[in-house]
Amino acid sequence: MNVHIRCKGNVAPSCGVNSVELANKLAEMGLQAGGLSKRNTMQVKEPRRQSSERTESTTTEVRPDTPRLGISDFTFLQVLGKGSFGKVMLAKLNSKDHVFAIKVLKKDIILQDDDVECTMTEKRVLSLARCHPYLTQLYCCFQTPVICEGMLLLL
Ligand SMILES: Nc1ncnc2c1ncn2[C@@H]1O[C@H](COP(=O)(O)OP(=O)(O)OP(=O)(O)O)[C@@H](O)[C@H]1O
Repeated sequence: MNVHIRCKGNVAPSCGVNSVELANKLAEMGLQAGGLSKRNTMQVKEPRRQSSERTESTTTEVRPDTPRLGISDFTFLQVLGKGSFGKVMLAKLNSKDHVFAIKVLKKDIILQDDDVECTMTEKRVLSLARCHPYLTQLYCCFQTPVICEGMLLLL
């Protein structure tokens, strides 16, 4: 279960899921809780590290022609919404006419709330969610040394 530390006390341990029913359904599908059968295994590429001091970015789909993106590659246009750790901003990629939603997470707030693991889990889930009908696609992540971590999401 992936919830903010401070919300844990308000959420049922199973998150409302009937674990017996879930185990039965998984068994019907040839799956086991905690693991996926071979036919459903997804391959996750390890993010590449960048030596740049300015920003560090990781793209979910690593292609040789994929440019490294950082905060200076975008023009921030407006706030789309606010979450527990920061804002989601509408931003335009300067080199193209594409706009994205960028989730800007404040590192100090994440550390203060002890939510690093929860944040990294959200990132991993979204990077696996390419073409999922109900989840936004994560294109890339980057961070600045001090200010923020940005998650580039499909708008
Ligand atoms: N891809 C997106 N496109 C447009 N607006 C978005 C997008 N992602 C988030 N938003 C807006 O930003 C708000 C905050 O999103 P965010 O993911 O930070 O927080 P949350 O999921 O609501 O809560 P939490 O911070 O607890 O995860 C959302 O409620 C929504 O209004």
